Amino acid sequence: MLCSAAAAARRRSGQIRRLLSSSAPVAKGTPTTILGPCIVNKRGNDILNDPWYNKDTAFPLTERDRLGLRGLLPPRVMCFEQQYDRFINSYRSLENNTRGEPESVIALAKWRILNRLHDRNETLYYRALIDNIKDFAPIIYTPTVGLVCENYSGLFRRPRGMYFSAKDKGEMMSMIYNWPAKKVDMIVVTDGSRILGLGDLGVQGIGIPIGKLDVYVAAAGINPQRVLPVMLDVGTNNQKLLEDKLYLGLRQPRLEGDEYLEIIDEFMEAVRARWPKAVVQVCVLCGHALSAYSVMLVSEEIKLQFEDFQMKWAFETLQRYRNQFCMFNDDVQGTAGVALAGLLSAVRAQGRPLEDFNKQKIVVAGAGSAGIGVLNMAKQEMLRMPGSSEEQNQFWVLDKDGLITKGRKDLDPAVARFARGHSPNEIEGLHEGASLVEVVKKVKPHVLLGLSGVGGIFNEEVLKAMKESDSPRPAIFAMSNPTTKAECTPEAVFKYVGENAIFASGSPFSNVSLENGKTGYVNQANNMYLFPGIGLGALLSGARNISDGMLQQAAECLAHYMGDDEINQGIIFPEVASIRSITARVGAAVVRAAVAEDLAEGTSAVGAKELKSMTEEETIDYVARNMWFPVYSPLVSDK
Ligand SMILES: NC(=O)c1ccc[n+]([C@@H]2O[C@H](COP(=O)([O-])OP(=O)(O)OC[C@H]3O[C@@H](n4cnc5c(N)ncnc54)[C@H](O)[C@@H]3O)[C@@H](O)[C@H]2O)c1
Ligand SMILES: O=C(O)C[C@H](O)C(=O)O
Ligand SMILES: [Mg+2]
Repeated sequence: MLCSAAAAARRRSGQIRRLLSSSAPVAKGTPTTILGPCIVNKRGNDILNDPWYNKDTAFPLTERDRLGLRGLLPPRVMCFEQQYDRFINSYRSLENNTRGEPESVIALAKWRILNRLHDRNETLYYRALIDNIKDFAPIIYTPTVGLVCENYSGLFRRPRGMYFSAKDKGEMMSMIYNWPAKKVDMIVVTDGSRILGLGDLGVQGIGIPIGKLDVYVAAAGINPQRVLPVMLDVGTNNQKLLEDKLYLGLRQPRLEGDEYLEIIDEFMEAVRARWPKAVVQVCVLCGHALSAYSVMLVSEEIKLQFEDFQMKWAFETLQRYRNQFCMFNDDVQGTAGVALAGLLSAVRAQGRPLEDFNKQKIVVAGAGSAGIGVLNMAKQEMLRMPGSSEEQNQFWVLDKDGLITKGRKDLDPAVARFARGHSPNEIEGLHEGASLVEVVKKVKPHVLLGLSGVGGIFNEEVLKAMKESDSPRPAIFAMSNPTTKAECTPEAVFKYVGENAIFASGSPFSNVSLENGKTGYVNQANNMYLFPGIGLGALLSGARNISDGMLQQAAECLAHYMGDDEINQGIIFPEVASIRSITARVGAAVVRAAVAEDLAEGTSAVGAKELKSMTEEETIDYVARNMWFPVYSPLVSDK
C-alpha cells in the first residue's frame, strides 16, 4: 500500500536501499536472503503487547482478521511511513515545547518518549534510531543514559534485560532459562560499580547495557531479538542509594573477593549452559519477523561485552574469562582502540608520518581501567614503529595523586611500565605527585588525554600551558563521560590553546564558531565507534576468543577511515551519522584479523574456508549484508 506521505517515504526508502547497498553483488559465500512470511503463534492483545511483533495501526486487514486483532485497533490502516512521520513530528514538537527548560528535564523527556516507543514497537523504534542516530544517540546512550541510570529506580516502569543478584546464588543455571529468546548473539553485562564517571550506581547501572545494545542494533545491525542486557547486582557501596527508599537493588555492601567472583563465575557458566555451541543451529525460518532484507545470523558462540566494572574487576575478569569465552571489556579494550585511532590521527594532523608516533609526548590524566587500556595499546603500537624500545617512555601518567613515578609507594603493577624516572630520585625535573599543570608546563606534550572521570581538570592554566606544546596541532582529548565529567569544554580549548588545537571528547559537544569565522571542530572520541564492529566481527568470524590482533586491526581501521583533508581540518573521527558504514568496515577488519590468526571458525552459514577466500571488499560487503534492518514483515502466511 502506498501512503499519502509518499514523497518523503519514497526518499527514505531510497536512502535505506542505498544504505543496505542491496544493488551490490552478493559476496561469494554470503548466506542467501531469507524471504517469506514468518508465522506468529500469538493472537490478539498478546501480539499488540509484544513490541517485537506489534505494528500498532499498521496491521493490514488480513492480519487483523487472522490474528484476532479486529476491533482491538482503530479501523484505519496506517502505513509504516505515516507512523514514522507521526513519531518524528511528536518528537520534534516535544523539542519545541520544552525549549527553555533545564537540559536535564528536556533530555529525560526525550528519553521517555523514545523508551515508550521501544517498549511498544521495536521495528518503528529501531528504524527511527537508525535514521536519526546523530540526534538520538545522545538520548539513548551517552550522556543522557547517565542521567537515566542516576534516576533509574524512580524512572522504572517495565523491566528490560536480566538481573542476577547475589541472592540468586545457586539459582542462575535455571534462571537463565527464564529469558524468552531461544537465541542470543550479544550480551552486555555490568555490575554497576563504575557507571561512566558517575561511580557506583548499583542495580541502576542496567541502563548502560541497554544503551550499549541499542547502539549494537543501530550501528552493527545485531538483531534486537537476540540481545541481552545483564545486571549483576552484588550490592552497592553507594550510601545514598542504600538509604534511598525507592532503590531497586540489593541493600547490602558490594561483595568482594571470592564471594564476588563466585557470582560472576556462576553467571558465566549459566550463559554457557544455555547457549553452548552445539545448541545453536542454522535456523531458516523461526518465529520472529525477519525483515525482507535481513539475513539470518547464525551465532556459534555467545559474545559478551563487559561494561563499566570498577578497575580491579575489569582487569581481573578480563584475564579470567578472555581465553574461555568470546568476550571483551569495552572500557579497557574498546576505549583503547578509539583513543589509539585518535592519537594516530593527531600525528597525521601535524603533517608527520605515522612512524613518528613513537616521538609523540603524551600526558594521560587517569590511570584507571580506561587509561591503562589506552596506555597498553598505544605502547604496543609504538613498539611496532622503527627504532622503538620497551625502555623508551613517551608517557606521563597522572592519577588522583598526581604524576606517577617509580618513587610511588605501592606502585600498581599495571601502571609500573609507564611510571616516570629511571630511579626514584631521577625524574626529569618533575617529582612524584607533580600536578597536571606542572607536568604540562615541563613536558610540552603533543597530546593531553583525559580519562579521569573528573570534570574540568583541564582548566585555563593547563590549557594555556598546552598552547606551548611542541606540536603545531596540540591535541586535547577530554574523554571522560558524561558531559559534566569532561575534563574541559571545546570552547575553552579553542580559546586558550588556539584554533590549531585538535579536540575530541567522550560525550557529544557542538562545534565552536571561532572569532575569525572559522569552525573549531569537535570530535567524539567514544568507544561506540569500535565496540559494535568488534562484536559483529567476532560474531561473523565465529572466533572463539577476541584476540589483541583483532582489536588492533579494529583500531587501525578506524584510524585510517578519515581522509587527509578532514584530518587537516581537525576532523579526526567520523560523523556519528555514518556509524553503520564505519561498523561494517571495523567488523570486516575484525573478521579478517581472526582469519589471519586462524581464529575464525566461521558460522554454520559461512565457513572458515569461505571467509578465508573473501577479499577485503567482499568481507565488508558480507558484514554489511548481515546487518539486521527494521521493516514490518508479514505475520501470516498468504499461502
Ligand atoms: N570516551 C570513551 O569512550 C570512554 C571509555 C571508557 C571510559 N571513559 C570515561 O573515562 C573515565 C574513567 O574511566 P575508568 O574506567 O578509567 O575509571 P577508573 O575509576 O578506573 O579510573 C579513574 C582514574 O582517574 C584518576 N583520577 C581521579 N582524579 C584525577 C585527577 N584529578 N587527575 C588525574 N587523574 C585522576 C584515578 O586515580 C583513576 O586512576 C570515566 O568518566 C568514563 O566514563 C570514556
Ligand atoms: O559509555 C560510554 O559512553 C563510553 C564508555 O564506555 C564509558 O564508560 O564512558
Ligand atoms: Mg563504559
